[in-house]
Amino acid sequence: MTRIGIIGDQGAMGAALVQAIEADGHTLAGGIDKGGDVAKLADASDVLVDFSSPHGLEATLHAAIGAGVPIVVGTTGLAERHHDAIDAAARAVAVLQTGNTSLGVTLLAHLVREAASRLGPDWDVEIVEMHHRRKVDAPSGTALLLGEAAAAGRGITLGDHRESGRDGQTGARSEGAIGFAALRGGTVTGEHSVILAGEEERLTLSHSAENRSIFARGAVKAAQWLTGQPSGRYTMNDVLDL
Ligand SMILES: NC(=O)C1=CN([C@@H]2O[C@H](COP(=O)(O)OP(=O)(O)OC[C@H]3O[C@@H](n4cnc5c(N)ncnc54)[C@H](OP(=O)(O)O)[C@@H]3O)[C@@H](O)[C@H]2O)C=CC1
Ligand SMILES: O=C(O)C1=N[C@H](C(=O)O)C[C@H](O)C1
Repeated sequence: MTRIGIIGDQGAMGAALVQAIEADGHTLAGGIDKGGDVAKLADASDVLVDFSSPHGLEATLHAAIGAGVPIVVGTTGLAERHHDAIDAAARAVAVLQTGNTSLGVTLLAHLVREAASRLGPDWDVEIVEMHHRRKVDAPSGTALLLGEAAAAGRGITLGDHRESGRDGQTGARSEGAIGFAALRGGTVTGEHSVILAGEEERLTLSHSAENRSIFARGAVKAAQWLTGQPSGRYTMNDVLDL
């Protein structure tokens, strides 16, 4: 039985995680929200799972290192400095960071990489996502993960080819761009489509999340897997062996 500590336990994902931890026969070590004592939680846990906000991430990673416990980072909206902090933490403990812990999206990323690679640069890649009205970051972590997969298939860097938030006189589409469009509204759990648009044909690869339990189950599986791993930075590919 793994003792799992939740960062962001009062949130939507926090509630789904509590259920998934119990359903999988693990122990809830405790949970904190904004202002909670993350060092105390880390000391009481075998592994931490963070679905909160990027603002507290550095302090959370610091606590994980201090307690010597691994951590799953599911929080999205991460900036470069957060990824740098994750890389630094991964030198001391096992850290798994992903924009989506579901099995379906992890497999979708493989399909996107393969499609982008085989179809080649003449096929334009556009990624469309929709989420509930409360979501605070865009593009979603999943959309960025899928964009990274397309870029890897093309042998390019997403950072150099990312095009988001088109509005007004944008000019023609940049050659080789990977485009992002984010829709927000209602209670949508998470919809992602990767459109590969070629001459007179289009291929669309999509994933629909019906509820948050898919993310929670994946996160709990990742947390359990992570407790046996040496320090390093991991992804869901490592957990699911895809
Ligand atoms: N990787 C994945 O598979 C998935 C990732 N996510 C990501 O997880 C995150 C949370 O999503 P969701 O549960 O829907 O969001 P919610 O807003 O419902 O929950 C977030 C919770 O975290 C709390 N919180 C904010 N800052 C901190 C902090 N510094 N320390 C501890 N707790 C904090 C919030 O408290 P307060 O309300 O007081 O601010 C809130 O209770 C988002 O970044 C989302 O994109 C979501 C689903 C799947
Ligand atoms: O905020 C959410 O709700 C979700 N966030 C993740 C993301 O940014 O991709 C995963 C999922 O789509 C739900």
